[in-house]
Amino acid sequence: MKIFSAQQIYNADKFTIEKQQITSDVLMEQAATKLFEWIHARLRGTQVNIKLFCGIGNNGGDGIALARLLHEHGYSIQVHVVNYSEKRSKDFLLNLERIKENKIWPDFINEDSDLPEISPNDIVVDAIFGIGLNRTPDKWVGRLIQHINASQAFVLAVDIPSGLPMDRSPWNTYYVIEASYVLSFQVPKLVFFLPETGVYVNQWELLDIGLDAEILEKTDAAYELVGRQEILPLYRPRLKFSHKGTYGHSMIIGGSYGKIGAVQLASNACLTTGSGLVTAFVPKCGYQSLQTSVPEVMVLTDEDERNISKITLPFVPDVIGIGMGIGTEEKTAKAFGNLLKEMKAPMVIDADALNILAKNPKMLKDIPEKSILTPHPKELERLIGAWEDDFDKLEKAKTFAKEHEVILVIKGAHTIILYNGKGYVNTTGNPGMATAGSGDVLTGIITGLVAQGYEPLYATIFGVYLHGLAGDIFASQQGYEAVKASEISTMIGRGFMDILSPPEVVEDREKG
Ligand SMILES: NC(=O)C1=CN([C@@H]2O[C@H](COP(=O)(O)OP(=O)(O)OC[C@H]3O[C@@H](n4cnc5c(N)ncnc54)[C@H](OP(=O)(O)O)[C@@H]3O)[C@@H](O)[C@H]2O)[C@@H](O)CC1
Ligand SMILES: Nc1ncnc2c1ncn2[C@@H]1O[C@H](COP(=O)(O)OP(=O)(O)O)[C@@H](O)[C@H]1O
Ligand SMILES: [K+]
Repeated sequence: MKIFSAQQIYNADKFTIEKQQITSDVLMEQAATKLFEWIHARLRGTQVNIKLFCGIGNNGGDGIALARLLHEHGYSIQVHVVNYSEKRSKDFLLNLERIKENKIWPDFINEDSDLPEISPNDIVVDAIFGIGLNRTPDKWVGRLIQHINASQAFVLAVDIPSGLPMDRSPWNTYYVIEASYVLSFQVPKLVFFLPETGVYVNQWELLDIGLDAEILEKTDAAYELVGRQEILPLYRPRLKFSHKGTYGHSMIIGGSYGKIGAVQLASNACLTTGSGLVTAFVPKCGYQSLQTSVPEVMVLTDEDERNISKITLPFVPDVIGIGMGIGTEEKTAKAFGNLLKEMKAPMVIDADALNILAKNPKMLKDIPEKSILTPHPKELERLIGAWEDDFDKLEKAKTFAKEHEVILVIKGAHTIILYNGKGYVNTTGNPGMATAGSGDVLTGIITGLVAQGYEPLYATIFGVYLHGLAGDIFASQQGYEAVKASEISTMIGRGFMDILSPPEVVEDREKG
């Protein structure tokens, strides 16, 4: 599903109005009706105080129109207009007139007003700012936002939590609504998925307000949200008359004394993802444990006992996954550098292999085109340098990926894949996966998909989704704390089955 910028949303809005020959307030009424239906379906007339805080723009207009619909259906409401500017929007004013006609008298909050009391049992509707926020809220508006956050009431944000800008991190982190639930119009917003801004969005859901399908279709978005719908078409079925050679020979290179488990995790995940053959290349000290723990894996060893020092390949693998537990010894860096020069096919590069690249930037030019780099935030920083905020990070990372013609995977709660100027935002995974070795499993999964013939970008998008899904399935059975990297691998098969199962039995991923 496409993630639009604010400008693209305004364009879609305008296009819809022109094509469908409607006025803008009709769109606002559609939005308010969807908000009302969502609330009404859950409250079913329950008498609870609903306090609507409405700005003076179109987000405020949505809130005012919602207030009218709630009032018409017998709900107990109070409307507070947050009077932060003289420049009231046309549709805000229209809806303000309409509620007055319905004998609803809003309370106007100005700079010097006392703030209204909010009980923890109230429902707060946050319609102060929408996607039009373009500067820091005034101090007194910030105080109101803090007052709402401190109330412990359920806060339902309209479109986006007020105080969150669409294209940067907030100016003041205290001046942002901490939403219990966000009902967002038509398209997901990138800020919902970034670590600095996603924290204001507890749960979110999209409401279809009827923006025209044609404009949604023809707009090129810089980011795409990846759910099951995007994943299913990428799946490559296993063929009846196939054999192990059909599904590729993967090589997993890594490990050092005390860190052979990382190779075990990656190799095992690679096999479980369906790679036809897997050979691991480790220092001598890893031979026995690897042969015992994963019998399906073939093992080659370095001449060095404790570290990788010279990588000699007796055959040309279809794909190499490298870096887990490998360390950054000089001899290892040299061996990796030589391998980069030798290999033409894309590689999956992880962990210390990324740290070696960061220390030896000259090696970057030797990375085979369309290789997949899987840094966690610290490794990313070593590669691309420090960033100012999440948006700056994405821009720097995009530039890096383009310059070196690689697929860059920024791992996190919502892993983002960057390639050729475009971003793919993953929707699976959970905090249980913040545990040692889960990245090694991801490397194994992606390597296994490339081995089977998935095009590198698709292998990455599919692999990141499958990895998170496997973690979600395990966590749903055993809880977050019990997730271990090896347990994620045990659920890879269930993950495939979930992707392939009919849509009605899988979770709706247009919510988060
Ligand atoms: N297509 C859709 O999805 C539809 C969207 N709809 C709704 O419209 C919402 C967007 O509405 P919006 O453009 O009127 O902007 P909104 O966020 O209400 O802000 C109001 C104005 O405040 C100003 N301003 C900015 N920052 C400020 C600050 N710190 N302190 C003070 N003032 C500040 C700034 O104006 P400026 O002063 O810069 O000229 C801004 O324009 C959207 O989120 C959704 O809820 C639906 O109605 C129907 C279809
Ligand atoms: N809070 C979280 N929510 C979802 N996924 C997470 C979370 N924390 C970590 N992960 C996932 O777990 C993996 C961790 O990788 P990494 O940090 O490289 O671990 P390791 O180096 O221990 O193998 C990544 O795929 C990341 O996306
Ligand atoms: K809002």
